Amino acid sequence: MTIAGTMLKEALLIGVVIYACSIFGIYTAPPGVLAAFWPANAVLLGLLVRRDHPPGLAHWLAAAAGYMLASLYMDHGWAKSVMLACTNMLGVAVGHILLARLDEAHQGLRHPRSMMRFLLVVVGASAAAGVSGIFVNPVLFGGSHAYGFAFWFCTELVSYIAILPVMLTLPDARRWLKDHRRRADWPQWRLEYLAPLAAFAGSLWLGTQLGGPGAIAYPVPAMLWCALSYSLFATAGITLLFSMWTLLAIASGTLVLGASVDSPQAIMSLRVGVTLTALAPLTVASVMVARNELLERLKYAASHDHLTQVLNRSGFMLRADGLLTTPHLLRRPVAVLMMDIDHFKKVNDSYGHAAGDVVLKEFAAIAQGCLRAGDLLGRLGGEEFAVLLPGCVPEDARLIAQRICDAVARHGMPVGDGQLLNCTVSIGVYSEPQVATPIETMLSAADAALYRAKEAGRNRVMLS
Ligand SMILES: Nc1nc2c(ncn2[C@@H]2O[C@H](COP(=O)(O)OP(=O)(O)OP(=O)(O)O)[C@@H](O)[C@H]2O)c(=O)[nH]1
Repeated sequence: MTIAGTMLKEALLIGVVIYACSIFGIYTAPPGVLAAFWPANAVLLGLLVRRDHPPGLAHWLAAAAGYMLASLYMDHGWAKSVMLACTNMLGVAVGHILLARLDEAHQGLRHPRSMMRFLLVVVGASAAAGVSGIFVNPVLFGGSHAYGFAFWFCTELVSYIAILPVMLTLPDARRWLKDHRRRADWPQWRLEYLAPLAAFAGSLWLGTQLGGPGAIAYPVPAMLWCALSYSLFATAGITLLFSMWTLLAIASGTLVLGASVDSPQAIMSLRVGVTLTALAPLTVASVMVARNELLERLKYAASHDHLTQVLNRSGFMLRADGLLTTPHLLRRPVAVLMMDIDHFKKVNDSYGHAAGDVVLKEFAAIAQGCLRAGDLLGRLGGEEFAVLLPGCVPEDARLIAQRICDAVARHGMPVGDGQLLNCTVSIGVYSEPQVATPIETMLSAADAALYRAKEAGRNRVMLS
């Protein structure tokens, strides 16, 4: 599809979504007053920020059309519809300017301080809508300027805090499916993973049974547990559920606070208070994401060779040990290869250490290209590499080793100044009909075969 076609499709989608959200908001409003829950602006801001490129005029026009059509459909008249649409768009535009200034990690709420920045953004966006409310409220609803600001500000703040985190952390569907299809632990999903969610539901129910002003905060510990256990997106969904449920349960009398919440000030204070409560679990979830990403990076750095990006010695040994004790591999054949680039010292001496590094990287890439997805390749040190071939019969192991040997000999290694150097590799192979020996012993046997390959003139495969 052309760029213009994609833009048009996106703009159309935005228009339809904003129309639907506006109709929903209008239907939840008591007659003659402004909607108390208005999801359209938070949804629009989320949609615009999640795009890869800044929104164009078509996106803004489509959103404006969505607001206008919904308002006209509800018989608001042209003047009122234009004023309301302008107020909505102003808040979203300010929110977009502020949110676009944050880096990607903060936009995705994946940094310990993200929620603080998020709060500043939504306060800014809500204040912009509030300023518009100062002018619009007396004209449309006959209320005061101050009430216009306060009402618009609070309504916007509540919906931004409740909805926007869900929009910002919504996983990319294609990437999510790819990750979860690959995940080895997917079938081991257990019932106890539901415990934090059950505690959350239980605490909501307990609140309805015990009542009183403190009942609002009963779900906080369960939400913190959810934040420590689930993804950021799931936590955002749970906090949205909490805000919606609490406000609806109070309005319908299911949750009895025991204090009168009937003045406009008290209602606004309650709505803002409930939504602000959700910031604590969201902050914990953001800290968890940052911590988990850091742990992943550290784990990768500790188990991989920084030059070739294949496993380092300890990473290889650990993964090999794990593989060799996997129940379904226990009765299957296994093979290991020990590989050593021939006369590598000469490469360093003749072309320099940097050229030697390039040869190591190229070699690792060639070897990796000759292996299957389940095989392990590691750099044990210097110019010495090892491969573990689970489920591989001796003849196949020899063929794979020969394939690597031939591929290396064929490949011209770029060693600078446009020069291509033909390197060779010697490989020792050790195989077992079924897993019986520890990885260290298998590597020693393959190493002995490698030594014989070097002795026999290099650039060859030798079986142990
Ligand atoms: N460029 C570069 N060289 C390295 C690295 N690690 C080890 N070396 C070099 O690798 C060379 C290994 O040389 P030797 O063990 O003597 O073996 P060789 O020259 O390959 O000879 P044979 O193995 O007998 O064919 C040494 O010169 C090390 O300095 C590295 O990370 N980068």
